[in-house]
Amino acid sequence: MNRNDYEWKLENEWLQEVLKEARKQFDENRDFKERFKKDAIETQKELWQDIGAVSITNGLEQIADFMSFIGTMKIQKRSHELTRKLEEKYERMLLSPYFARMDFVERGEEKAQKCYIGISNLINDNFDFLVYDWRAPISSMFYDYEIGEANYKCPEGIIDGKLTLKRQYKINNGEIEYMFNSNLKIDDEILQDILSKSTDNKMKAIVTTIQREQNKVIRNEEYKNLVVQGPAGSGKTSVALHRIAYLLYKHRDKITAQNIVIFSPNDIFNDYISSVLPQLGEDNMSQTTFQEYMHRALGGEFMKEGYCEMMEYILVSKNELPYQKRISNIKFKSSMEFIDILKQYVTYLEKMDRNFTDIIFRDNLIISSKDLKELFFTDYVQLPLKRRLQKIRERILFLMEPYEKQRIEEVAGELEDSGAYINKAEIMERSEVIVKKEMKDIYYEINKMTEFDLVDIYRQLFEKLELFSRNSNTEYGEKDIEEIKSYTLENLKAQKLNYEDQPPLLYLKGALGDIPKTSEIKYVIIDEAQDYTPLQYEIFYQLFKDSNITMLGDLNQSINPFMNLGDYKNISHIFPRNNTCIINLTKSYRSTMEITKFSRKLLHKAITDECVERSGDKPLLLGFTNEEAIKERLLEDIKIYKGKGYKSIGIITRTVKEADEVYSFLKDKVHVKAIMKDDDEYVCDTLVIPAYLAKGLEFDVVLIYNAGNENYCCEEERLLLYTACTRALHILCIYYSGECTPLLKEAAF
Ligand SMILES: Nc1ncnc2c1ncn2[C@@H]1O[C@H](COP(=O)(O)OP(=O)(O)OP(=O)(O)O)[C@@H](O)[C@H]1O
Repeated sequence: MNRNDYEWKLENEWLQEVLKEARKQFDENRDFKERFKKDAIETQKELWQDIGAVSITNGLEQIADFMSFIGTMKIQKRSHELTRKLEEKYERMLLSPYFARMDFVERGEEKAQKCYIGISNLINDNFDFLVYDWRAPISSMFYDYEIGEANYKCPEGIIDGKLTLKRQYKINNGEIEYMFNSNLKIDDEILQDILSKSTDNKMKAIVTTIQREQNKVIRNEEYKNLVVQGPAGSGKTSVALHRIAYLLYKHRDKITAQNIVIFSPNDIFNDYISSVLPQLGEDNMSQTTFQEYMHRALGGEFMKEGYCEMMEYILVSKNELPYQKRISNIKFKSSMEFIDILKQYVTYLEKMDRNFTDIIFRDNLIISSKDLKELFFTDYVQLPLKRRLQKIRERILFLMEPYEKQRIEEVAGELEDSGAYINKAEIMERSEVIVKKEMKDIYYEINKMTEFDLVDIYRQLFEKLELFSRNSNTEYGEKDIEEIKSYTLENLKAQKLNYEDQPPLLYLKGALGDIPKTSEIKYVIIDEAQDYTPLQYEIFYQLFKDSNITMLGDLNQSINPFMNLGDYKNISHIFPRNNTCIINLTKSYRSTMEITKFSRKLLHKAITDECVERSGDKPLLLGFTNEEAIKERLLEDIKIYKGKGYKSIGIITRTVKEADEVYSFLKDKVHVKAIMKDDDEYVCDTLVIPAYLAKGLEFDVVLIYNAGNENYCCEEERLLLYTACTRALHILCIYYSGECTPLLKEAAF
C-alpha cells in the first residue's frame, strides 16, 4: 500500500488516537502507582512510630494494631503490583498497540464495526474498545475466518455476521512500518517474514499469526482433557503457551498463573519457553519436569538415576553384559501390563492381613488384635493404606496415653519415696525416661504393625511378582519374569533406583495415600507428551483428577525407544473417553520445505502433513574419513554460518560423551558452550548438545555430528535422529565418518 494513500492517512490518524488514549491511561496509571508507593512508605513510617517497641503493659493491643497495619500493607502491595503490571501493558501498547484489524458487520446491522486486535484491551472512558485483546471472543474471528460469513461465540450466544476486511500491521515504536490486507489465510507475507528470521535462544510469541487449527486448540474448552498430536514444528509448544495465556484471560476472576503447571522435558526447555507469557503480558505459570516432581515426592532415599543418565546408558552401553536385562526391565516397567500388576498389588496390600497383635501394657489390654483388624478392615477401609495405618497408630497412642501417664506418676512417686531426688522437675524427667524404656517393646510392635516403607513395599512386589503377573494378561513368560525379578531385587539390595523404577514407586506412593492432593492446580500442560509412559499418564491422572489436562506430543519424536507412550490409545485407556478429545495439528512451520521433506523421508512412512512454503538450502550430507576431520569441518562451518549472520547454531551429538569430545575440540577455537545435563543453562547461541536434550528446541543452523553407521546403527535410533534433524529452521548439515547410517540412505538418495 502506498504511503500517500488515503487509507494510509486514515490508519495513521487512528493510530495517533489510540496512542493518545494509551499515553493518557499510562500517565493516570503512573499517578496511581506513585500514590500507592507513597501510601506504602507512609504506612511503614506510621507502623514504626506507633508500635516501634512493644511494651509489656499494652502488648496485645499493639499486636492487634500491628496485624491491621500488615493488612493495609498487603492491600497496598497488591495495588502497587497491579499498577506495575498495567504500566508494562501501556509501555507495550505505546510501542505497538495492535497488529490487526477486521471489519465485521453483525447480522441485522448496516455498518461495519472496526475491530483492532492487540496484545491487550484498550477501552476509553465511554467504554469503547479502541483495541480488543486477541483473546476476546470477537477476536477469534480473525484467526478462524476469511472474508465473508463469520461468527463468534460469546456469553450472550453466537453472533453471526460478515467479515468485510482483514488487515495486518507491523507497528514499531509507535509507527506503522507496513500494513496490508490479508483477505485469505494468515499464512501469508507476515508468517513468511516471521519464519524466515533468525532465531535466538528464547521462544517467541506467535500471537499475530496464529493459524486456524492452532486457534482451535488454544480456545478449546469443550473437553476436560485434550490430546494434541502434531508433527515437528507444528507449533505445539507455542499453542500450549498461548492456551495458557488464553485461559488466564478468560478465567481471570478465577485463576492465576499459580493455578497452572506445565510439565516440560527438562530445565533447558523451561528456560527456553520462559519469555513467551511475559511477552503476552502474563505471569509465567509454574514450570516443572516429571523428574523434578518425582524426586521431590520420593525424597532423598536411595541413589536415584536421572533421565539423562538412563538415556546415556541406553545409547552407550549396548555392549555391556546386563544391557538386554535392563532393556527388558525398562520395557516391562513401561508397559500397560505393569500398570495392571501395580493396581492388583495395591488391592492386595489393602486386603492383606497385617498380623495385628494385642497391645498389652503391664497386664492391661490397650487394644485387641481383633479390634485393630476391625479398624483396618471396616472403620478405616475407605482410606488409602498409608492413612489407614496412620489412623491406627494414632488410635493406639491415644488409648495408651492414660496408662502411660498413670505409670509415670507411679514411678515418680516411687522415686520421691526413695529420697534420691529432691527436685520435682528432675523426678518427672527421670520417670518419663524410665517409662519410655519400659514401653520400648510396645512401641516397637506398634511401629512394626503400622510402618509404611515405600521401597520395601516395592521390593515385596518383586518378591511375589509371579503371583501378579500370572493374573495379568502379559506377554512375558516365566523366564522373563524371573529375570526382571532378580534384576530389580539386586538393584534394590544395592540401594539403587534406576529411572524406570521411580515412576512405579511414585505410583504406589500416590495410590497408597502418601501424596497430598494438589487442589490449587486447575490446568496441567504436558509438553513432549510422547516421551511419557502409560504409567506416567496414570500418575498424572491420579494426581490431577480434578484438573483440566492438555497433552501435546508427536509420536514420531519418541526419543527413548523403550520408554514412551507408544500409542495414543494408551491415553484413552486411562483418561475417561467422554471428556477426552484428540486434535491433530497438520502443518509444520519451523523448517524450510527442503529440511522438512528430507527429515520426513527419514521416518520411513507416508506423511500427509503439510509444511509451510518456505524455501531454503538443501540439507547437506558430508562424509569424512574420521571424526577428527569432521571436527575440523565443523569448526569451519560454524565460522561460515556465524559470518552469514545466523544467530543460533546447534551442534547436535548422539550422546553426552560425544558432546564432551566435540566441545573440548571447539572451546578454545570459537565462542561455544555445551549442554551436558538437563539442568544446564541455555546461554549461548552456539551450542553443543546431545540430541535427547535438544528436543523441543530449535536453531537456525543444525550441524549433526557423526551420523555414521557405527553411531546411529539401529532402527531404535531412527526417531532420535529425526528429532535432531527437525530442530533446524534454515540450514541442516549432517556429517559422518566412514559409512553413512543406513537410516539416512533413503532420505539422502
Ligand atoms: N502460527 C505460527 N506463526 C508463526 N510461527 C509459528 C506458528 N506456529 C509455529 N510457529 C513457529 O514454528 C516453530 C515451531 O514451533 P513449536 O516449537 O511450538 O512447535 P512444536 O510442534 O512444539 O515443535 P517440536 O515438536 O518439533 O518441538 C517456532 O519457531 C514457532 O515460533
